[in-house]
Amino acid sequence: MKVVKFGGTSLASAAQIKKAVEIIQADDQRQAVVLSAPGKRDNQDTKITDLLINTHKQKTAGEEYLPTFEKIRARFVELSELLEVDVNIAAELDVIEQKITAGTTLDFVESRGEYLNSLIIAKYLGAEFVDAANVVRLTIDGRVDPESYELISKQLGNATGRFVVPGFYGTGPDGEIKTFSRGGSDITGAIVARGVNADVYENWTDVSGILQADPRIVPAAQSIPEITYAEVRELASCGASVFHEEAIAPVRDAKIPINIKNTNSPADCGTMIQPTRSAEKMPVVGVSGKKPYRILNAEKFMLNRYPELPGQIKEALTQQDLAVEFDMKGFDSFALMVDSSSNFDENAICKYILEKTEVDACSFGMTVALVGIVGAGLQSQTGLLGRMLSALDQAEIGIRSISYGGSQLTALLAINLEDYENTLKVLVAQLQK
Ligand SMILES: Nc1ncnc2c1ncn2[C@@H]1O[C@H](COP(=O)(O)OP(=O)(O)O)[C@@H](O)[C@H]1O
Ligand SMILES: N[C@@H](CC(=O)OP(=O)(O)O)C(=O)O
Repeated sequence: MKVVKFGGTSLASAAQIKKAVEIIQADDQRQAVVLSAPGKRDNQDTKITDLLINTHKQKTAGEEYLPTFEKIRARFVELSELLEVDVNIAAELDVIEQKITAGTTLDFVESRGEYLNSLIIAKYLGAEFVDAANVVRLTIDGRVDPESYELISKQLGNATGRFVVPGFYGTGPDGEIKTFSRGGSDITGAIVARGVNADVYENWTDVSGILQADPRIVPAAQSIPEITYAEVRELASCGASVFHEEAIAPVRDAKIPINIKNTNSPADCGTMIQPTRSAEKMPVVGVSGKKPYRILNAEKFMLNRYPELPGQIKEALTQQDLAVEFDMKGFDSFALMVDSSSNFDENAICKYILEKTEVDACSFGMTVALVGIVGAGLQSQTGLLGRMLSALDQAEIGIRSISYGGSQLTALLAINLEDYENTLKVLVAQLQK
């Protein structure tokens, strides 16, 4: 059996849905179908999931929320009409509206895009609709509960017909609807693939695989033909958003390959994600990045006598809702990269750290972007990283710090914020040489 997951980009309009359905019907093995909510039809458009989140936000803030809900209603009514399916979508939408008015949870509201889209498309396909609430379980902190694999295996492992499971949500420990983090339909696809022990997990999107870099920043980036689970994890955690970083674990353990494919160009091979690959021909697979980060410098005389100190500071930052990406240790000082995508009062944070930990001094330095160069051959091929760094040097891009991390698969660079895009372009040009 093959599991196929279609993302919101592939299901944004009736025309896109028809393309997805054609792909599903072209192969009888494409039996398990996992679907996202309709995404953006063009750059000006809003994803259904974002409209649902806004509706809930407006309702909670005591603002007018029905006009936003009407936009959602209009899109689903139009979809069901254009696809000519016999689903009482108006009644489904009325129930959701009543629940929103009664003050239901954000998780319930934001999950309804996947639910409604799957109801409509299952009908269009003539497939069974399987509510994710019955087969997908999440832990209290929104992660995969392995019980899901058994539920899916029991209920769907021997299915003979085609079935559709909405992505992104399941049931939490309290029996209520709970969602994964954004982009979480990739995780549902992986759980279903693991549960039915799929031959392959096909993940259909709007690009022909994982590219060497984000194509919105580096239009020249090419598709990566083969990549390992570990390399995808590294690329995703450094910022590549094409495949959710938590969607690897369920399939990796069962060694199920993932094929990232393009709904708009189905004949392209896309990217095959698998347990191993030969790194000789392509030592580095790609680059990805995140921004902005502030460098937090902390000092402690004889730091090696206080091994618990970096952990204590990370804990203090977490208490203040700040995420730490990575750290670098010196002899009497160390630095942490702190996510600064939302504003914070740096003096108050430093004061808090000085109170809660034993550091001698603490201050915030410059704002940087982090760029990961990822590949299994990065460290084994002599001179490779040196050539990439020297290309950056020639482009007058200064490197603020560099670290290999623990995995040996990634070199993580901190660079000036304004050099971010150029850095990705220069590195991809090097990969293509
Ligand atoms: N390294 C990368 N390779 C491919 N796509 C990437 C990469 N980094 C970012 N992207 C972006 O990810 C988008 C696909 O992800 P997403 O919008 O979540 O798709 P879907 O709705 O199909 O799940 C692409 O259109 C592309 O702009
Ligand atoms: N619709 C949800 C879940 C998801 O996975 O969507 P997509 O497959 O379009 O990234 C979101 O927008 O986060």
